[in-house]
Amino acid sequence: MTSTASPQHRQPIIEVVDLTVTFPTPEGEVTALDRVGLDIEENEFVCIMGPSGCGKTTLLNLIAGILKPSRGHIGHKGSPITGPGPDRAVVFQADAVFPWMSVEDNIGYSLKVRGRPRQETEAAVDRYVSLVGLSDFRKAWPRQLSGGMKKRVDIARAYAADPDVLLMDEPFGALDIMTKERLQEELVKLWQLSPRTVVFITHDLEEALFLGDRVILMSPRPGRIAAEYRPNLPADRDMSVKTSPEFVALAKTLRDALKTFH
Ligand SMILES: Nc1ncnc2c1ncn2[C@@H]1O[C@H](COP(=O)(O)OP(=O)(O)OP(=O)(O)O)[C@@H](O)[C@H]1O
Repeated sequence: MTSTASPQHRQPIIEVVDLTVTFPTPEGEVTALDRVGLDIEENEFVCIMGPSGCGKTTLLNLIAGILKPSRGHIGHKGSPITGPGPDRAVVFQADAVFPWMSVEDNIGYSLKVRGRPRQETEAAVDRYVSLVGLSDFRKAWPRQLSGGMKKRVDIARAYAADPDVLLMDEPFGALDIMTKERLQEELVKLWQLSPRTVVFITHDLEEALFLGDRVILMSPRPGRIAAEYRPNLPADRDMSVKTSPEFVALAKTLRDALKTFH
């Protein structure tokens, strides 16, 4: 169940080499990430966990291109990441749904601003409104939606932009447990129907193990990669897998590893 390296024969879509990030603060320099190395393969679902302040969001922001490394290299498809781009979409914990736009206009927004043909935008909206189960709500306004439905709009909008990397920073962190687990199941299905490279940050170790092909555990600041786990769950999994002996054992391993940081 546990492994340490990606297969060598595949070209990573995201390549992180010896990456260090420091921030100047009034108290002196803070090292957020320290010589991090990581390869992410195309269409891999990678979850990143670790104690608060270990640099998870910093790493995501580097992949998004909104932050630059102090030292080291970060690349996407063989080229250095020098800024944000439509090939890498971000979903945050807070809803980014525009309240003045209907569900369908929210989902098609990024294609519209990029001047994509109307037919292409409509086809993407049709596909993703249906894949996230909001077909009956496509004309609805965000104020008519629950928190979980708004999150589905967020995810559909990120997907509709057709990025090859989806960056998710605790997207389900503010949802109640029932909604959260339903969205976890839906995200696994969506990812199988519409494969993408996903980098997903979470504080919830069961969420990480349920969703990820690979779960990366980072050490406390300065963040380094402490361990990697491959849950290897069945593709058609649902919440019941969380009570299987294999899952419970792996969750214990991860919980014990996290405890060593306290
Ligand atoms: N712009 C900044 N200026 C100074 N320090 C920063 C800045 N951004 C992040 N840091 C520091 O870098 C470290 C890593 O921050 P980051 O937000 O990446 O951690 P995190 O693992 O995502 O935390 P959390 O789980 O609490 O969201 C923290 O100690 C944070 O205070």
